[in-house]
Amino acid sequence: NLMSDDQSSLPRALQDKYVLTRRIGTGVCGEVRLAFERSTCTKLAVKIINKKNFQSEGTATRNAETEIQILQRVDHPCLIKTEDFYQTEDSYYIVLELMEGGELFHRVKSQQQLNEGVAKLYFYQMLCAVQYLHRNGIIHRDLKPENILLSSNEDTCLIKVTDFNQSRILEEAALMRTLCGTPSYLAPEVFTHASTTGYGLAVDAWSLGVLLFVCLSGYAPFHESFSENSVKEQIIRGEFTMVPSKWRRVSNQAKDVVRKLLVVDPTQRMSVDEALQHPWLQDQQMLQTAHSLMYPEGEDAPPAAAPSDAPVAASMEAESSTGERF
Ligand SMILES: NC(=O)c1ccc2nc(-c3ccc(Oc4cccc(O)c4)cc3)[nH]c2c1
Repeated sequence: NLMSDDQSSLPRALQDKYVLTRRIGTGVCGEVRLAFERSTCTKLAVKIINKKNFQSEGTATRNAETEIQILQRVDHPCLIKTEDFYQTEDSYYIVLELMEGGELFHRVKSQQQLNEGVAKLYFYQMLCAVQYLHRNGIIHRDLKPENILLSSNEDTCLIKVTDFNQSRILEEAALMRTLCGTPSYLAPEVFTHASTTGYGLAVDAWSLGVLLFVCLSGYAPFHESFSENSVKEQIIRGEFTMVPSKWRRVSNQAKDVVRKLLVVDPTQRMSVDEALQHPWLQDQQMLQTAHSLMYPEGEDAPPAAAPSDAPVAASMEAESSTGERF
């Protein structure tokens, strides 16, 4: 545990400012611990990313650097915020706000399934967070219940998307477009390296479909016990089952959102922008609640979204060119 030699392996500056205690989350890249800031006694989360524990060291460092770059530059009420950052030669330490409600995964598990109004409130916030990322050319690529955090133990609460360790910045997707052009003049490494990218924004829309399915029904759409096909084959075929007993009380509009996101062909899949326009989400009471959670006291709420997708990215692009937050 931390009281043994681990504590001594922590950067001095980190130890001077924070006390790290128990592990509260684990990810593929490392762990998350509960921490207390010595001066204020406020609770925080510290994510520790080991640079070495990956099959190919280069990947770990590059992913972590991308994650840290993204964490320090995004600014949205439904995206986790960094408070501080340290590194040693073998680990990164990212100090993050503590989301007292824990991970969505445990909330859904403990409640069997969420009631539809709560699932809609959470799903709307996830869509806002991912729309912000997509407008800033970021693909999350690892949206799952463990990476959706809740601000409190109340049903009506703010949610935040976390874990950008698998995220990619869109210029790599532009590389994919390059690969669709005439290859005549492209160097061989463009082809070999490309295999690590091959993602578009639509992958996040699919994952949001799986997340909504799990929130509404309490079970995963693709699971080895549902078919003799492997989970991978079920996904490739878009073969999911809505068990009647679990979906009986779910509205047809909610089911329609799930069905339009869990579409195998990414060009036919509903986008995040389109999902935000879906009838199921045109629920004024939910929107009012969500906006009061996201923008308390109405501070810096964005102007009502113009129906035409205004070139938001351009303006943000300009801002970010000065290295400011997006
Ligand atoms: N993967 C990540 O990038 C990441 C980043 C930040 C994270 N914070 C938690 C987390 C937070 C609170 C939890 O319950 C608690 C724990 C202590 C007190 C409390 O009130 C609630 C459980 C997990 N999990 C995280 C994962």
